[in-house]
Amino acid sequence: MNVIETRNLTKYYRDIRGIENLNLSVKEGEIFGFIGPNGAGKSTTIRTLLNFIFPTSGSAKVMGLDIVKDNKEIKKLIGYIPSEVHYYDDMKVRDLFQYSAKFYEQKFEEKTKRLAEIFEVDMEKNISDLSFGNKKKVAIIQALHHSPKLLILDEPTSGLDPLMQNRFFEVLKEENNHGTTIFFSSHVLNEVQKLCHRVAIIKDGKIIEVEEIEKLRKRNYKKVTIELEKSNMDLTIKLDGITDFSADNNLLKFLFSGDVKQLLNYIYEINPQNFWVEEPSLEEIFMHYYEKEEK
Ligand SMILES: Nc1ncnc2c1ncn2[C@@H]1O[C@H](COP(=O)(O)OP(=O)(O)OP(=O)(O)O)[C@@H](O)[C@H]1O
Repeated sequence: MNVIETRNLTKYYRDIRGIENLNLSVKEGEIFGFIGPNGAGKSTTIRTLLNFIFPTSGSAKVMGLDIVKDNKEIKKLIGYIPSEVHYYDDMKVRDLFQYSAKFYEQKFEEKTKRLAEIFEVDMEKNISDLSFGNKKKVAIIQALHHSPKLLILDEPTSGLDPLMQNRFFEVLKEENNHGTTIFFSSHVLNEVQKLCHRVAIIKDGKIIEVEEIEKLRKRNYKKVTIELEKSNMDLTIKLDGITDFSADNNLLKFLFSGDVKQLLNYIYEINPQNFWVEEPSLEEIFMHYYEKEEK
């Protein structure tokens, strides 16, 4: 079953493009990364799914329910972390959790307490006294405390220090092991690759790629660095399968996805002082996609 399914979902803010003909399917039980640069349309997608804004055209279902007609029911079934957290400041953290508990039928005091311990949130503090990161942690606890079937997370790690990011990922893995589907937006691919099963790449309001993380990793790109004896900027490269070429003094760098025998011949011919062939990070492959798309 698809937990999220969008059909040509489109949102224009007057004449400004938010998202355009977005088709996205997130399967039950998966951790799905939604990646793209600033302004690509990630928050627009999420805010449309949650019915904070209305689609211009197209439609979408969350857990089989229509995002516009059935939005009240959907909100009870999901947990959501906004990219920017705003609270009424004049309230203790404990009171906020008690207030939000009223929206649900089940009790979850134990889980709230456990999450507050994991994230080191002092429930006796006033929200106005919390730092940005600590407010974010309060939002994380609010999204998780009722053990929702689906988590929709909009840049959830911004503001968290590395230790808390790790704890957060551990908690997400645990939730996922208990069957929770997770939809997770970020502009940092390296971050989601640790966690996600599949990833969609969004750019200029359109999905340009949906791929399993493992497959993306195995796309067979090599990151090649060649050190020449002296700078040779006139060097022309007669080799198929090269992208992202750069020459800096005596260092040549490129991504390579062609025939490795030709690569070896080429390296031999240019008589290098040294060379390195490495696995690129997903971040590097991802940048390559973007450049390819821009041409
Ligand atoms: N309220 C709004 N009014 C007008 N234009 C908007 C509004 N919100 C978003 N946009 C525009 O829609 C496009 C998509 O923005 P969106 O916030 O969805 O991107 P994003 O991928 O979440 O970016 P970021 O990583 O910066 O949060 C951008 O061009 C943005 O300027």
